[in-house]
Amino acid sequence: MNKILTLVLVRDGKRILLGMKKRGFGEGRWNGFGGKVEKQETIIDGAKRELREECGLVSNILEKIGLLKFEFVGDPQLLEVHVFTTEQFTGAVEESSEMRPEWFDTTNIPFDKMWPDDKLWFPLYLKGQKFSGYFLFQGHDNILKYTLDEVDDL
Ligand SMILES: Nc1nc(NC2CC2)cc(N2CCOCC2)n1
Repeated sequence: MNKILTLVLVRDGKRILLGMKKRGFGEGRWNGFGGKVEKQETIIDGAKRELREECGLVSNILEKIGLLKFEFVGDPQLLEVHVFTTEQFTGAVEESSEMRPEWFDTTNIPFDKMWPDDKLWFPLYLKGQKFSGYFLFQGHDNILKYTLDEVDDL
C-alpha cells in the first residue's frame, strides 16, 4: 500500500514560494508545501491543510498537475506524491515549525538544495505541462533510474 503525500507549489506571476524544511523528512531542502494525508480527509483537503499549516496561506483552488511515485532501495514502502499548484491564495506567508518560506524567481530555483527529482520534473511544471513519474532512489541523494512522462489528464 503506497503512502499518499501531497505537494503544493504556490505561484505569484514569475515567483514561486518554496519552504526550507526545518526538520523531519527532507530537512535542509527547499520544497513546496505538503505532507501526509489523514485517514478522514481527501487528498486535496490534505494538501490545503498542509499549505495552511506550513506557510499560513489559504487556497481553495488547487490544480492537480502531477503524480510522482518514489521507491527506495531496501524499503518496501512506496511514496505516492500528488502535486498541486495554485495562483489564488489568501493570508500572509508565515514561518512555521516545519518550514521557512521564501519567494524565488522561477529563473533561479535552488535545485542544488532540493530533492534530486525536482530538477527533472520542474521544467515540465514551469511550461504548464502535467506529468507522471517514477523514481528509484538509493538513499536520499541518488536516483538510480526514473521514468517521466507528460500527461494530458491526471
Ligand atoms: N519535491 C519532492 N520530492 C520528493 N522526492 C522523494 C523523496 C524522494 C518528495 C517530496 N515530498 C515528499 C514529502 O512530502 C512533500 C513532498 N517532494
